Amino acid sequence: MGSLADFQNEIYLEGLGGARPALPTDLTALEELAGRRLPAEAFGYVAGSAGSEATAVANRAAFDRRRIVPRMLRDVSQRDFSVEVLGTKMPAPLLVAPIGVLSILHPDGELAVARAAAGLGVPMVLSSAASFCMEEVAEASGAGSPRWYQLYWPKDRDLAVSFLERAKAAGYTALVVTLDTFTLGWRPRDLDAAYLPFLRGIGVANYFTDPVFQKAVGGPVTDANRDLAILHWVANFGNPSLTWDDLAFLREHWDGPIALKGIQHPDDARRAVDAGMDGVIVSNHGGRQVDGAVASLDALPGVAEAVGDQTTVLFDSGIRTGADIVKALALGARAVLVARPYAYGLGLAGEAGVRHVLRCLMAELELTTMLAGCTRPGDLTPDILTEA
Ligand SMILES: Cc1cc2nc3c(=O)[nH]c(=O)nc-3n(C[C@H](O)[C@H](O)[C@H](O)COP(=O)(O)O)c2cc1C
Ligand SMILES: O=C(O)C(=O)c1ccccc1
Repeated sequence: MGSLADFQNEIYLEGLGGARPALPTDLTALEELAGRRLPAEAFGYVAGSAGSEATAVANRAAFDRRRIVPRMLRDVSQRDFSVEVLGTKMPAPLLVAPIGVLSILHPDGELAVARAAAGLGVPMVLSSAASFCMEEVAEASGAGSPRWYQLYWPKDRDLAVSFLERAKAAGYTALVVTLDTFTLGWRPRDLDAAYLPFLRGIGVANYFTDPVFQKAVGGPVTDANRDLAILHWVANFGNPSLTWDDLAFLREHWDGPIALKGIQHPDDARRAVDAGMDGVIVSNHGGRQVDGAVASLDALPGVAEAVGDQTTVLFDSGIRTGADIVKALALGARAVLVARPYAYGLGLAGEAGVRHVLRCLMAELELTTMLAGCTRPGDLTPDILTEA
């Protein structure tokens, strides 16, 4: 396999022939471009966060407060960024985060994301709230492509079990259980636009195709029972009464690795370990749930210290550059999930846009790591960072 940074050479060489990249390589500029080009409601849904959006801002500020201290003359000619996480091999410590309702950004939605990720060997975590069902996405990603399933744990236990059985049958090897979104946070951008895709029947494909769900709404979803089906979805989507004791149920019905997404407190991380979970994802959902919550990167060191030697610690919320990945790995993450940037790539250029975003992040990760004097993810430890 070539190096992750080959993308950089390709861009310069194509420049000699007069071609510039179709999309910005600075993913913050990519977001601004998406803001100008995409439909306002869809962009607002993706870009928006909870309340005053202070936590979304804090997520970024926490990266800015930490700086890498490069080391010189350390022979960085041989590098290896591949890692194995929860039984899945990947070319870089990077996964595609679960994002629901992607067809609001591009008609190919999750299918385009699956193809782009599979082409690069990057694992995709498919959302429960996808606009295409898990079997269709598995087919688009192709045999042998790494894929995990993200569960929004519904009230109806039979529906949860059905999701797990379908995910297993469709080749999803690890389960991500998102705990921080049993109900949507207070999101002024969506409220002011009176916009929720699900109420329009977008992002409910896994539910509408499910036999247990269909039984509850009197058969396959047609125009006749569609409104009922949407109401049933709303009533069943999340379960605020869940407690740590309920995790035993998941362990019973899923025999692969399980990671809990939305962990911010070291004690919750310890409880995850006690409940036999294989991983925790330090995440605040990109600031979309609790406004005023701690920045996810600030929560990472405490969680890593508490459970880093007992379970797999992953991270998301605020990753925009390869240098951000270096910082998150240095603070104890084994791998990171990229989210909003690939959604903007999808909206701007479909599969090619997602591919562009993943290649930018992987190239910059390799270049930043080697220029800092390191050659592999395991070299990235807290001592390569300083507070700004
Ligand atoms: C539009 C949108 C939809 C999302 N949908 C889901 C989802 O279905 N399941 C889930 O676990 N997380 C979901 N997330 C959260 C992401 O997986 C991730 O935690 C978050 O976006 C990270 O923040 P960042 O994008 O600012 O880096 C969603 C995020 C966005 C922006
Ligand atoms: O919008 C979100 O952040 C999200 O996670 C979600 C929740 C429900 C359905 C789809 C996505």
